[in-house]
Amino acid sequence: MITGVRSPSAFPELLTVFYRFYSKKSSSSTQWLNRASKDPYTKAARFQDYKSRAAFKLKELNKNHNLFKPGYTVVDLGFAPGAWSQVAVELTKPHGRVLGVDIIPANPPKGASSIQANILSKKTHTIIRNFFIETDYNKQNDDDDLGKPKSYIATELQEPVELELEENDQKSNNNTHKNLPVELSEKQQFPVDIVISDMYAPVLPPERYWNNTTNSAFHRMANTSGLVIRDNVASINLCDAALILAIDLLKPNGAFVCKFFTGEEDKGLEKRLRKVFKKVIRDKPNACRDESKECYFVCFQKKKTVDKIDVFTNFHEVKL
Ligand SMILES: C[S@@+](CC[C@H](N)C(=O)[O-])C[C@H]1O[C@@H](n2cnc3c(N)ncnc32)[C@H](O)[C@@H]1O
Repeated sequence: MITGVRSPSAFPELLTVFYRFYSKKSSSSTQWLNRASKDPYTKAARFQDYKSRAAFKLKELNKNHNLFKPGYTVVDLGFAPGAWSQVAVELTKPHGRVLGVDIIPANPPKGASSIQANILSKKTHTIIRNFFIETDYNKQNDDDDLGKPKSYIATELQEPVELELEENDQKSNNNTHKNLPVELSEKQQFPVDIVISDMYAPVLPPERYWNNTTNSAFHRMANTSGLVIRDNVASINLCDAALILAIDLLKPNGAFVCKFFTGEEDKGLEKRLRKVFKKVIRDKPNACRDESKECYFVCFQKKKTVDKIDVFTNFHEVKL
């Protein structure tokens, strides 16, 4: 006898179970599904094989501000699921280099490398710098491995070490690779042409939905809280961490893009950005949802000398 096949009479029963399950879903998730199914950017992303509709935000920012050039080195912070990295790979061909960093596990898209790590940890900044030194070193030494995208998992992922501002921390890199040079050339110190950040603070799902698999980690975690103050402060903290990385790794004249959620704290961030870049513009691409508080700072022409301590003098100006 064949088991596992249900008699036809069982189907109405199954339909009832499905109906009950879906009718119990919160109206907000049903609204989200309805909205996503009608959204032209979601449809276009599916059609053009982008990992998400976010691809169109970066494409629009690039169209408005001419950010990318072939051969550029890009750091994409909060890259998962990978739409921005896909666009960055396209726009920096040939010879471009794209490194995605995210706190959640995700495979980098074709042509990009990735590191799973928390950008709020100083160790992550060192790992990112070492990634570039190492790949440059391999290039000089004709290592066959070069050019092949890689994925790393930072081991201290769960322990963010506070980003401290040391005057000379560019020199204290703690390079661990035995073959790497101790003294860095200027090109090695500032290897990046553009840092892009689409990060927002992940909110853990309620405990009953938690599971430890790596499947769909992005969909489990990437949500804003909906609380304006929390989202604004959390996003500004992430932008500041991205800005510290940009100060440390961006070439003079390099560019920086970061997502933030509008609110009280973004004026302070804008002031800090103006200390680092000659030109700072706010932009909200059409692909952002009208009702969303998300917005982007697009910054150009990193100044040649930047005093990090001065930039962050009012770092802790968060008022709650
Ligand atoms: C809106 S998603 C990015 C979407 C991406 N730009 C794309 O095109 O697919 C925001 C990402 O930021 C990541 N993120 C949030 N906080 C982070 C942190 N402290 N360090 C690294 N990544 C972080 C989240 O895990 C999430 O994947």
